[in-house]
Amino acid sequence: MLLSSALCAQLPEVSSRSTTAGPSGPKICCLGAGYVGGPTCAVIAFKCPDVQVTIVDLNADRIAAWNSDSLPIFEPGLDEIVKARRGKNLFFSADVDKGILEADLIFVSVNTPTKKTGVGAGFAADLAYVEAATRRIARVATSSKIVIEKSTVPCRTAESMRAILEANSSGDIRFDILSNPEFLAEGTAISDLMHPDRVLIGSLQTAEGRKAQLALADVYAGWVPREKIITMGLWSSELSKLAANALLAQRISSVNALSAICEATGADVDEVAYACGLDSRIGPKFLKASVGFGGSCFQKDILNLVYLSESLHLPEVAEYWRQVVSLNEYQKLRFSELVIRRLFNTITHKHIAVFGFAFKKNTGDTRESPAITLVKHFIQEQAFVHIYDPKVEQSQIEADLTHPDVGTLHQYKNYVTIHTCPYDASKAVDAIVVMTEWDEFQQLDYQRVYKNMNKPAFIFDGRLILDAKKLRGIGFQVEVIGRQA
Ligand SMILES: NC(=O)C1=CN([C@@H]2O[C@H](COP(=O)(O)OP(=O)(O)OC[C@H]3O[C@@H](n4cnc5c(N)ncnc54)[C@H](O)[C@@H]3O)[C@@H](O)[C@H]2O)C=CC1
Ligand SMILES: O=C(O)[C@H]1O[C@H](OP(=O)(O)OP(=O)(O)OC[C@H]2O[C@@H](n3ccc(=O)[nH]c3=O)[C@H](O)[C@@H]2O)[C@H](O)[C@@H](O)[C@@H]1O
Repeated sequence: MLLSSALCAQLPEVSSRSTTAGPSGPKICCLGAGYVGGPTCAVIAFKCPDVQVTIVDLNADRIAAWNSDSLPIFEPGLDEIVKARRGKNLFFSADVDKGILEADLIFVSVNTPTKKTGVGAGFAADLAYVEAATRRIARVATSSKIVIEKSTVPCRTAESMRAILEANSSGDIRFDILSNPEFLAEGTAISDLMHPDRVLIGSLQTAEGRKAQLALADVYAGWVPREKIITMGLWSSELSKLAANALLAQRISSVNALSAICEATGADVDEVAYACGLDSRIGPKFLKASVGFGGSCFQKDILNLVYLSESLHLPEVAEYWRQVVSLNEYQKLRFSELVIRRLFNTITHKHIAVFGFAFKKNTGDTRESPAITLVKHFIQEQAFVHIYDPKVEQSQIEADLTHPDVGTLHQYKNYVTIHTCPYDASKAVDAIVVMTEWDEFQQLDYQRVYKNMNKPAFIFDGRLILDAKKLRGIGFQVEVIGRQA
């Protein structure tokens, strides 16, 4: 994948600032080499050649992939950034303790999934990884550290981290805790990190807290204008992250709710979103109706907010946010029922091509992808499903569809075929269902696709990316979210 011209323009400039003498600025360690820790710290290393950045992880295979030619995550522009700085001031290591020992600033960027069992199961964030990482810092550190909460966490998590660190610190070692939530979106992570709308740094409002805040702000100031680096209290910073994701997801559920009204009335959801988005108070972004939002965070973070509201005895508030997730489930179900209804009320033993398995374009990530839910429904109806996605590995699709919540290996083998070409995937199928808005789906030769499909040939556009008029001209039966057939 090539860097966009805007990103490319920055490569020589930064490289020329690098010195052969080695970094002389602060040392950073990041616990967690995932979708956030990897790109975020790679960009810090890229933009601040004086800072030594070491990204560590308990998962040695993931670290090996970061050190190889084939990075463990796909993100436009990431390859070039990593390859420009790796071995110079950017290091990936499975030696977590060494990373902690050497660092001045430590990012905690570990996973915070929804709890599966115990108190708060299904809603609360599982903070076991954050706590384990914090305890490890406390155990290993022999000098003072600034510990930065990068993971998305419930409000007041920093207080627990501080309690653990302080209880385990000795002598003159001190730990300062900062909250520095990440707002990058997958697929655009590098450009989001290069040009953030804002960088948020929360701290205790003490002299030491402000000093730590400034030390981190100085790192970001390597490329982010100072006026975009916002400082505030710890709890506001933690809550702002959950709030931002909840507000974004709420917009999608709102437009998806409108899409159902559009289908019933003859209005067109794209036109309605366009008209509303022109109001400067509403704005045009994040108003694209879809088959439902996916990704590892929206649902998890809203459920986290629901749990927080319930814990605070605010049931009406909890119910308000819960509705955003319920509507999303409804939208996914509505779409899969539409497919069944239009295919003459049965898809048993019919062949259906699923175009796209990632939760959005330009990523290979499938976490909470609506495609998983849809394929699960199709398998339950005993349809034969042919999946094509340009970036998701076959092993990932298999893992997602054989997860105990979704299906068995037996069902997977009987009903699912993975293809490496969209034309093969759509050969002799009754319907195509577009689940991810990959650009290439707009450029396919649909005459060729149509010729090879069973007739009548259906296309269900869950992303509103195809030219429905043109497809109808070819002979397809076309169904689009938020529009009447
Ligand atoms: N994925 C995204 O786009 C965004 C995620 N976030 C938040 O960032 C956090 C991390 O998310 P992802 O990077 O997507 O997760 P991830 O699952 O891709 O990566 C987390 C990594 O942390 C490692 N890890 C766990 N415990 C560790 C420990 N004690 N020491 C060292 N490594 C450890 C795991 O092995 C894993 O590789 C989550 O809280 C998430 O909500 C925030 C903004 C965007
Ligand atoms: O905390 C996080 O993990 C991140 O969550 C989202 O980022 P991400 O999930 O990577 O991707 P988005 O672009 O937000 O898309 C999320 C889902 O909503 C869907 N979506 C998005 C926008 C839209 O208008 N309509 C719509 O259906 C996407 O297709 C996708 O399934 C937020 O946009 C980031 O700011 C945040 O940092």
